[in-house]
Amino acid sequence: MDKPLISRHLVDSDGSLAEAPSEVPKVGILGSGDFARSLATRLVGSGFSVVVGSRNPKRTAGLFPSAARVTFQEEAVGSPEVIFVAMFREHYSTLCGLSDQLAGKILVDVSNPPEEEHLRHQGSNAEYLASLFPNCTVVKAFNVISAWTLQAGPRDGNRQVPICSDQPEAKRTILELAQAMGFTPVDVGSLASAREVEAMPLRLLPGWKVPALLALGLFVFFYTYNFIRDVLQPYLQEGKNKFYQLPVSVVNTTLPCVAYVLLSLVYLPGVVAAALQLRRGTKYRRFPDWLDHWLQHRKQIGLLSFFCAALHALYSFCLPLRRSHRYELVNQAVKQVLTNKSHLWIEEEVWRMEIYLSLGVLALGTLSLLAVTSLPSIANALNWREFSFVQVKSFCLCWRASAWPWPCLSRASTFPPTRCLGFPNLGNRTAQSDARASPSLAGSSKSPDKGAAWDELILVTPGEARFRHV
Ligand SMILES: NC(=O)C1=CN([C@@H]2O[C@H](COP(=O)(O)OP(=O)(O)OC[C@H]3O[C@@H](n4cnc5c(N)ncnc54)[C@H](OP(=O)(O)O)[C@@H]3O)[C@@H](O)[C@H]2O)C=CC1
Ligand SMILES: [Cu+2]
Repeated sequence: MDKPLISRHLVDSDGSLAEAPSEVPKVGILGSGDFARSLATRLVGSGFSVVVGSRNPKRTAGLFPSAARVTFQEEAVGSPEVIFVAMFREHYSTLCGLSDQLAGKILVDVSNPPEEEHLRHQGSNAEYLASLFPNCTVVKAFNVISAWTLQAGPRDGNRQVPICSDQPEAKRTILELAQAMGFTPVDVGSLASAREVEAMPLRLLPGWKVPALLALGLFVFFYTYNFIRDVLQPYLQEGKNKFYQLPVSVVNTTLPCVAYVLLSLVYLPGVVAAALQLRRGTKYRRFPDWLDHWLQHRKQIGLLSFFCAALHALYSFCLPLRRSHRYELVNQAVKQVLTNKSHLWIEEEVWRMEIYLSLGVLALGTLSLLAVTSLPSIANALNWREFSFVQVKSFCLCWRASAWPWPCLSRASTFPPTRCLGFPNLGNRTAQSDARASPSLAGSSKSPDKGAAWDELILVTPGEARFRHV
């Protein structure tokens, strides 16, 4: 471990590979499964010498790239300083016979526990491995990378590799190795973090669960409400059969209700936070947890609101395609002929629909702008002034377009939420999460940072924003 495993020129892959390495760095792999094979392929491709330790090298050798040497476990662990343990936790103890040969080496734990195992065990797999081999240094790494990504190269998948270990020197070696393989290593601290790192691949869209459930709950609620009002009530009171409206019309009436309520749930926590700050007389105190979580979910809630609005637009386009709509048109025409009317034109209705459609398109357009600029890759490309300009200005435009008092295309509803939509600021950083990340930034609205822009925006209620720019 005295000399660095990876020579400098491999790490600084700027094309200056003229200087040949004096010695090709050697890496060992225990196990010959899917992960081991992909890892060997990647390591060989990155200029490492690979030796694989298998219980049955004859059977598995043909599956590895020819540049990798496949041999018995005892032989494989002899010379490399870094050894990947590409096996499952339950087989770690079968390696105990190799303790003496492994002493002083770096063991890289790449394992991912299945969910039930992760819940069952108190500690992490990496800590378990460290307890079995007290004379080795264990580093947790690469578990978030799939065998497929390893083989295909980091271009097509996730690049970040969280790495943790109690030994800084060993950790640095693996950080350099990950970088040499084309990944972006992230130092996540000591081996105590391994449990968290092992939980990462188990997560499924963590920030979206509550907002998605919320949207679903709202959808069910408004769908039931619209069904009772538009379908059930006419059936019970007048015997009219309108059940054909269930798949399109009722859904289309429901979507803007959901979008509108979600939209207000994006604004509401900002207003509550502002009120709380005013009441406390300071912005240097933590918000309660529920409010902080709510503030942090604004982006997801906003994007779901945008999704509902976009679906509403699509459904609205489909309304005239329905067979029921064609029958209605024909029936109306026949009625007109029978009553001897030749020209039907209600000026007010015509104007109402023209303006409604135009504003609907405008609102959806500005809404899309907000949604797009809230995406991290695009938000990062904007400076602070551009970010707040787009977010505040398009929000105001959108709000004005959406709050125009024309009823929705789905006309049937008089419930306020069925008016067309506006959209909020979608930034997802909060004063508090900024304060956590960097205490010096806490509450500062002078700092040229998008978080600070958010600080200001928290205090802009929809009403304020509307009047300021009217
Ligand atoms: N596959 C993937 O995409 C990913 C896998 N991982 C992790 O990598 C590790 C290996 O996964 P993977 O390669 O998919 O699994 P496999 O089942 O394909 O391979 C496991 C390997 O363990 C070796 N082994 C050693 N001792 C035993 C034993 N007593 N019983 C059975 N096998 C033994 C075997 O090699 P041999 O017979 O040659 O000794 C076998 O090939 C796991 O911990 C997994 O969580 C992490 C991220 C992604
Ligand atoms: Cu509408």
